[in-house]
Amino acid sequence: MNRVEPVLTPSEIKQAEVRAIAEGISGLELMRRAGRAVADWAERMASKDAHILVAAGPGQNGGDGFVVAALLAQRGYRVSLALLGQMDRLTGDAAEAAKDWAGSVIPAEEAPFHEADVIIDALFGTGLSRDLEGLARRTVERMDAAGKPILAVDLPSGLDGETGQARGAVVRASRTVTFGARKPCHLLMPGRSYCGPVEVDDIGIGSAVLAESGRLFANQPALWGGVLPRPGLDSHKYERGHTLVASGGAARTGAARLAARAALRIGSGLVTIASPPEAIGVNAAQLTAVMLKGCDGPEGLHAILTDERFNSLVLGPALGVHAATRAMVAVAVQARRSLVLDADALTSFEGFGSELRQAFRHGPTVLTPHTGEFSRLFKDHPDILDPPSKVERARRAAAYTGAVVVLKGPDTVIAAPGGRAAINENGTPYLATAGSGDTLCGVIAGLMAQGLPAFEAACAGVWIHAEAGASFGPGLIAEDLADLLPGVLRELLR
Ligand SMILES: NC(=O)C1=CN([C@@H]2O[C@H](COP(=O)(O)OP(=O)(O)OC[C@H]3O[C@@H](n4cnc5c(N)ncnc54)[C@H](O)[C@@H]3O)[C@@H](O)[C@H]2O)[C@@H](O)CC1
Ligand SMILES: Nc1ncnc2c1ncn2[C@@H]1O[C@H](COP(=O)(O)OP(=O)(O)O)[C@@H](O)[C@H]1O
Ligand SMILES: [K+]
Repeated sequence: MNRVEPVLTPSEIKQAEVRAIAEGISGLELMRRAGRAVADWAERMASKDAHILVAAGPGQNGGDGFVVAALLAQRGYRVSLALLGQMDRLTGDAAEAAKDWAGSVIPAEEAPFHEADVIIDALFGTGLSRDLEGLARRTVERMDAAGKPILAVDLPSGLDGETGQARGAVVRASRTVTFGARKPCHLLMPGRSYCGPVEVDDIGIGSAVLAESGRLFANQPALWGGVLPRPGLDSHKYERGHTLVASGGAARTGAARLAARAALRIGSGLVTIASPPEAIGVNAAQLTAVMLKGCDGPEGLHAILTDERFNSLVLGPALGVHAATRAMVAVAVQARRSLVLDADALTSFEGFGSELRQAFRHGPTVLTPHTGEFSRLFKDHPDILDPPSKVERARRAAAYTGAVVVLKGPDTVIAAPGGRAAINENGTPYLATAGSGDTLCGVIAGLMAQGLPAFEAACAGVWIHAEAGASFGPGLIAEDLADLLPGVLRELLR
């Protein structure tokens, strides 16, 4: 994909529809287009003699279901339709669309899910507003338990469109057809795991979608590929930046070397490890292109940073959880270099949450917590930890600290203090391996060393790191990652 892909929340997509309607298309026409898109996909899932069962809900998602049922019947399929709710309670475009359906309407409690070859799930879409209970919940559970291929209309019923969380029960779809743009639930976990492949049909609201977008994106090369560093013919190494990575003590040096090697591979012109005196021997024995400098705590770091050429720093991996680590962070912040803080540099601030308020607003800073580090860091901030949406949690943390926040996991969210955010989806569970996060720090810092702004560096770094991991797959260890970066870069820079 070479266009930036906006991701719209349920309320944003509603606004986009309103905008499209104001521009001249009727709501009913949008629903008919949505239904047609789903019917086209259903045809790819069903043989000509298939029995297709449409489960329609009480709102406009159900309206789409009526359109699908009528179209598939017209196209010669054996179609039945079960309705959760009453025909005479349907409203708006759904009430109109239901008139297209001439067949009988089965009450949801009698829906013959086991007899269907393909099920169209049109129970609930973006309008799900509370946990499923009673008949609604039982219907979702029965549909799911039937073990038939399910094509979800807009999103699998029971998923919260904004958060990707299941609300009581949720359908596991074989495929999902959504309209205008993907919603957060299609990318965030666990939602993504319920959707199957997600198809986006424009239904004629593309320009309205773009007008409503601007805050949340799928993390793809289109978002940052244009600013990826490309050395010029006459570039010299100092123009490509100098990354400094702080090492832990003699028994904890590996994390820094992983980050350093990744920074070098991603293109930082020079990379130096700042090592405690007692660990210099261990580090020296294992470094070649990466350089080494002695660094005794915060004072040592301060002294090194008098050399302005160190323009990007990694602090945290295996640095130790203590006051000296906090002091090193303070030195780095004062020095106003690009900064990536991870692991121990984050955990050292546990319980010092208020110190972090806008602490990083002066320079480009990226925080890369996994869920555990995030919870520890903001343990006294329910306003940051409590929102059910991972995007919102990351955004609030970014606004609070003034840093770009990379909230890691299978659905890593990158958020900037101003609210811009992206969700990553090209990873692999094989990245869940010791040292993988250290490598990510190095990639991001190495990109910032080459001049990328913090948000773009974080987004690009997360994607490239994930792509490298996915390209290797089973058996991946963190040592592999840096050497997989050139292959990913080569493709990106082609
Ligand atoms: N013209 C339109 O209105 C269009 C609507 N579209 C479809 O409309 C959907 C959104 O429609 P709605 O906003 O009506 O929302 P939904 O149809 O997703 O759900 C709302 C309905 O479900 C009920 N409900 C919500 N939570 C419930 C719960 N926990 N238990 C039981 N009932 C519950 C509500 O009372 C309401 O009747 C989209 O997902 C999309 O599929 C698309 O076809 C595009 C055009
Ligand atoms: N199931 C998963 N799918 C995709 N990526 C994952 C998964 N689990 C972890 N990752 C990624 O692996 C990396 C792990 O980082 P982290 O937890 O800091 O590991 P470590 O501290 O061992 O270096 C992060 O980039 C994270 O997004
Ligand atoms: K649905």
